Amino acid sequence: MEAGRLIVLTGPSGVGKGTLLRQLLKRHPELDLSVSATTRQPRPGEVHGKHYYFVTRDQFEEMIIGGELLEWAEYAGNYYGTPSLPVKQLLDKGRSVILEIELVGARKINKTFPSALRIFVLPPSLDELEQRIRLRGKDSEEVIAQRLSIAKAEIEAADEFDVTIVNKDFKEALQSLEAVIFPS
Ligand SMILES: Nc1ncnc2c1ncn2[C@@H]1O[C@H](COP(=O)(O)OP(=O)(O)OP(=O)(O)O)[C@@H](O)[C@H]1O
Ligand SMILES: Nc1nc2c(ncn2[C@@H]2O[C@H](COP(=O)(O)O)[C@@H](O)[C@H]2O)c(=O)[nH]1
Repeated sequence: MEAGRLIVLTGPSGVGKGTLLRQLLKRHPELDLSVSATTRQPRPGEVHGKHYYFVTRDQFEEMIIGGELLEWAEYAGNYYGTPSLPVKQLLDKGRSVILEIELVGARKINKTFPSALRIFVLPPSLDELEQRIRLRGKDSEEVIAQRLSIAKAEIEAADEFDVTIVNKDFKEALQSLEAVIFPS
């Protein structure tokens, strides 16, 4: 059986990656989304094992030492990483797997999985990005400032990726994402 495809979706926090992916997965149940591990505190409504595996710093560091992560990064004061085993098992079964990850982790995947399809989602502007993070209403002022500062550097790296999609009009961005993953 042919191995499945690994797809990396990156872009600054608040650009709409998660919202785009939720819609994409509804339309394409043949795609799987990797569930990451993080040391961040759960937001209201987030479920362990569905949105993330919420772990302590000690547990995360054990995962690093044990070689259990395909990639990991420290982002805005917390660890985030992709557990290897489920991704490898799905790819071996011929499934396509999407990683929704930040820039440092995405760069690691560029090196370890050069055949991965790498997509960068851009905001229409930094002002719009800030508005989206604020309207989402999940982050403190301190966290918003941190995320916006990281976003500026991330956006500069967009050219490193195979495809860039500007998420201005949501429907259009979703169509572009679909067209990139399922070219006709
Ligand atoms: N095209 C769009 N126009 C306006 N608002 C949007 C658009 N796309 C997404 N949003 C809104 O922007 C907010 C942030 O989106 P989302 O949480 O999906 O971002 P994200 O990139 O996954 O962030 P993070 O990386 O922090 O998880 C949400 O409230 C979402 O509804
Ligand atoms: N390198 C990785 N980055 C990840 C992973 N899972 C999520 N993320 C990214 O972290 C930021 C912040 O996420 P949030 O849920 O706290 O808003 C965002 O850019 C995610 O895409 C991962 O496994 N590895």
